[in-house]
Amino acid sequence: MDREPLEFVNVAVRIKPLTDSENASKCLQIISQNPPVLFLPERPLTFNFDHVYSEGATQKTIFEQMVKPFVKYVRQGYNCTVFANGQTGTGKTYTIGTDPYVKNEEDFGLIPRTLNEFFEYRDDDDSEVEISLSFIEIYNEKVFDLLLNDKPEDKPLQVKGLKAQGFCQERVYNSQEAKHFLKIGNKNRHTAETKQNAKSSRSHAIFTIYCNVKHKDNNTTSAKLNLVDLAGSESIKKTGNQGSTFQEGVNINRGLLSIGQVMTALSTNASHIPYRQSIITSILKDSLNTHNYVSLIACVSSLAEDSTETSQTLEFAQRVKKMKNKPEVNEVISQYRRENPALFSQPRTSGTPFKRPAPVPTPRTAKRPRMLPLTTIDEPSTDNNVLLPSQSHSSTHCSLSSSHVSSISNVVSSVSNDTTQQNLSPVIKKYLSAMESSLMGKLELIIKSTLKRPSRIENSRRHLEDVENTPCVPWNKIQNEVSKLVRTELAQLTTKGTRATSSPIEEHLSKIRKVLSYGSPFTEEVNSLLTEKIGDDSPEQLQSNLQDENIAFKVPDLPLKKKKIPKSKRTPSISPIEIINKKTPRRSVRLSMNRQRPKKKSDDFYWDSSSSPIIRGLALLESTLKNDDSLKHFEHSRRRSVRLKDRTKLQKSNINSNVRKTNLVENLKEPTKKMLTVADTPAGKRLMQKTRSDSPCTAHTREVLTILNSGNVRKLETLNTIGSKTAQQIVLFRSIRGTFGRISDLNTLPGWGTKKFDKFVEHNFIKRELI
Ligand SMILES: Nc1ncnc2c1ncn2[C@@H]1O[C@H](COP(=O)(O)OP(=O)(O)OP(=O)(O)O)[C@@H](O)[C@H]1O
Repeated sequence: MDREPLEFVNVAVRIKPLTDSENASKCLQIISQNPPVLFLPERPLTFNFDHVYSEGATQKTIFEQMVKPFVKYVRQGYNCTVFANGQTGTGKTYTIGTDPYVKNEEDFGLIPRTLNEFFEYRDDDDSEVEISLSFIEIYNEKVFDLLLNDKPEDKPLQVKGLKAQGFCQERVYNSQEAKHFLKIGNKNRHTAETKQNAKSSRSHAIFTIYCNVKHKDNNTTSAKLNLVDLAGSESIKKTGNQGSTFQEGVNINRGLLSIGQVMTALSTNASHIPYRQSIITSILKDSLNTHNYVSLIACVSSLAEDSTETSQTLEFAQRVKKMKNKPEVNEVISQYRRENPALFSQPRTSGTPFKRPAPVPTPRTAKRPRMLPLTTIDEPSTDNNVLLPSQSHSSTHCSLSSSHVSSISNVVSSVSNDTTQQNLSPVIKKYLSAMESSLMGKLELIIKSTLKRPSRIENSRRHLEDVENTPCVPWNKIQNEVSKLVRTELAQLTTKGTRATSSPIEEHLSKIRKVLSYGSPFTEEVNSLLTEKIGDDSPEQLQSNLQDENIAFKVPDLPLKKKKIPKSKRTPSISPIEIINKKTPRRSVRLSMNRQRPKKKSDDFYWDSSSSPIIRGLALLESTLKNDDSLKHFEHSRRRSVRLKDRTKLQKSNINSNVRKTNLVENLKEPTKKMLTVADTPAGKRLMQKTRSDSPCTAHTREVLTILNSGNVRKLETLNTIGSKTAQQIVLFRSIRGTFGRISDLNTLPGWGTKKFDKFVEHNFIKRELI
């Protein structure tokens, strides 16, 4: 039977079972099974992967879903790599199965199962197969051959260029023989007891199965399957390691950091991939690239106390998922080719006998909805391998019906995949996605706050218990709240309309409005979806409906679209964002912000029809930007510098000039920041509440400290004077030394003299008394 083809990049999360002694409070929930979406309530963040394996998942299931198809691909000539990464003690070694002394057959890890599969696999074409193995480890930035019988630690291997030299490659003829070598290698591995794992691997181990296949048509392919057990990331504060284990920890974290950087570069199609930063990345260069099949199993702990490490592992996994691989077959010179070299100096034609093996079936193409920013719990899982929402949390959450969630996520995902957006500049696209995040983020906050009220909880509980298919959240109330919010914010905007071009933010907004007024950036699919939700009233109808309202939207003078769209599919022909002052009603229509449409069904997802999401998004975003204290602070200083640099000249300059770009990007960062800031976490909210009573300067300083303590590399880079290297240094420093008590603790970073620190303070507008 043919197995389901794997995607080029497969990412799974495996949650380690808790032991009896461990505290049962959990930091992870599965909010959806299909697609698998994990939710980390503390952050709060959602993650979308190919598989999420709960505590009860078996080794067999993981092997079948994540590795078994690779055996076929390797025999066809594709390189494949399976990684396990994660915090120390979360089950990487157990999953990869480098330990051959496991007694229960069901506990056998991926390596022994893969070896069995290699020797049991039967091709249709009776090809000749030659299998050999190597087993190496990278310990303290040195490479050791684990298959040497004498003590390998005496003889680290030489690494020339990006390749380790002179390790054994043992030919094996059956799985028993192969497992014998696995035993030898495992015996030679560096392990040590730490606070978090009695037998912690202190190295990255790479078990490689090489497979040379001579196909019936005389072609020879040669490929390999790497099974990599990465050393566990560890917080030295938690492990309490000292002396040599401390140094090991530092090297482990450095190796993992460089793998993370390689993955980031690969997922962003960077021109330079930093393979040379550490030994592990240089050795895995031919596996960590976009020409291989890659499976990553991110092992995590669901313990609340491990939430920081868990979120780091999940973020890493998310980066890997963004890699866009195109596996290539490794063709070796076939017999025919060797015998007829002249033929191969000419371009290949269809009649040439040197053929590529049949392409591997294209992996699943179904679009997976993007991460949902909503705190939802879907129907209970029917799959035993998937973690069910913890009972302890279910009381504090209500669910939207899945139709609601999918409606929102459809809109969001369609918008993000919108092909017409490809015509917009990257900056505008970024703006649109920021706007979308802002809209969804705000909606999420409203939903959460709605759910927090006791009556709503009671209400939703009752719904949960009573009615299976009806929405558990009083959606109409949420809708009203959204509507109210939008109304007030738009009203504010209108009253401030006369000052619409006075700040750089507003300038950008008006530019974007102008771009968008040339046509909706949404696909037809989204347009029809929106039409379905909003209705397709003509502007005139809307105008007559909405005479009494104070907000006016300009109908663009330009035709919305060149392409003709069937009337049924058209969105209201109102420029979604051209908000003008009421006193200059140039072909304007007014929109009611509280116009209610009759509901067809009680459980229908129903947008407030007051305006298109883009209007609401922009309005929300704009008001978010206006209300953001820290932004005001930045804006103030920016304005000052703009004045100094001759503002009029700047305004006339091209939008692509560096200064404008910087301003724009800074502005654009803010809404994304809104989505991701710690301000959205429970701890962050408490902090923000406290902050609100502080002066803006204190609040700003706190915000900077929070970013320093919990921001990832990208987040840290939003601080002035912090580049990518420094950001990585801070992350590493934090994982070793813990968080910063005060901003002045930055002084203790290696290489940070007073001068650099002063520059940081000055450029981030931090008051000296507050550091
Ligand atoms: N899914 C699981 N089922 C049963 N036992 C598990 C599971 N995951 C881990 N364990 C057990 O937890 C312990 C730690 O696991 P393991 O050594 O594989 O962690 P690790 O992530 O490799 O740690 P390190 O990075 O420190 O080497 C082992 O005793 C292992 O048997």
